[in-house]
Amino acid sequence: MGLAGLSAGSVLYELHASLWAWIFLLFTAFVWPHIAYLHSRSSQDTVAAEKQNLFLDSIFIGLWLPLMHFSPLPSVVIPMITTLDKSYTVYPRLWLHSLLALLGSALLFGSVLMAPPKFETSTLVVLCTIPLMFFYTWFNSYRGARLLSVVTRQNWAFDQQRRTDPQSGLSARAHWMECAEEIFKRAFVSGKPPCLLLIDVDRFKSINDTYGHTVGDEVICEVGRVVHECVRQGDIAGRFGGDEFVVIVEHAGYEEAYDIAERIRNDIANLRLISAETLQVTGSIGLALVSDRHANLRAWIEEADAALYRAKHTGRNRVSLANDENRSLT
Ligand SMILES: Nc1nc2c(ncn2[C@@H]2O[C@H](COP(=O)(O)OP(=O)(O)OP(=O)(O)O)[C@@H](O)[C@H]2O)c(=O)[nH]1
Repeated sequence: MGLAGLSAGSVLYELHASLWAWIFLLFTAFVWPHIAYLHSRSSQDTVAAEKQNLFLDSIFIGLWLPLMHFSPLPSVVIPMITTLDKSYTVYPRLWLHSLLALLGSALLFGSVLMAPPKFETSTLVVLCTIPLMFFYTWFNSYRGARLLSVVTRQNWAFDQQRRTDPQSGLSARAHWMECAEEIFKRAFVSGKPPCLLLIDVDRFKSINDTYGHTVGDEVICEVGRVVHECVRQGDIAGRFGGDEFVVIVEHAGYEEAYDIAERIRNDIANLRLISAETLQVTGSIGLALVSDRHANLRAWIEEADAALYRAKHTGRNRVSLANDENRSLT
């Protein structure tokens, strides 16, 4: 339709609209991103600055709607994309504030421009909007999949951290307890009942006092390594806290568990530290086979602890068995 066919208001609008359209096109595409970037860079509080940028972004996008005569398809698609984008940020309810700002700026600017709404979408506009919808949907799926894989990896890393004692590399106490509870529950199901080894470094306090805490830490690492090397695959070895370590030997029987305990004791006694050549490390071990005397895991650990106590009080650097007169190995 030529200018002659339009009312004075429409002519004014068309002239304004095309002028504003060019101004906004250039501004939003080439100027605004740089302003937003500089704003964030120069701001002390970048998180707040980014929030302001995103909010302003919605206002600018709202200005586009009257310039498009509120054409239904882009007037729905563009605010929807803009709002969804804001909901993926760390700012709570920014999507809502942005949506309100976008609609407010669209209505305000529309009334200033006297933009007459046209509730129709031309084929050209539909064709131009389709790539936007396609790529946005594709990009969001891609972004979601990437985010999921990052979160999965991070969760796995956090879980590993929670499970592992950083100093010794063995299971951390809480994780070891979880595993031990499971083993205790099925202790009487399998043929050979599991054995518990409680290992404590002898006179560790005096190692710390004489050689310093760094050497003490090194001893913890080395004892952790020894325990790890001596147990079989599937045995549950953990650090109980301080200089105390704990192992559950499953499906082995008393004799084999005792051999493992002796190997650990022997290898600890043979430890040599480059940083403290004169240091002689030894460890005492209490060993308890699970039995129906134990009402729970705690009772089982207490029996191993009592055996450890005896090992300490009968000269240290030895394996002591829990009280059980039926055992042949005492
Ligand atoms: N360097 C170091 N010291 C620790 C760590 N955790 C606990 N300790 C210290 O280890 C010492 C533990 O001493 P105890 O087990 O009570 O006693 P002990 O000297 O080993 O004597 P016995 O067990 O009777 O042979 C305490 O002084 C703790 O401060 C650690 O991660 N690093």
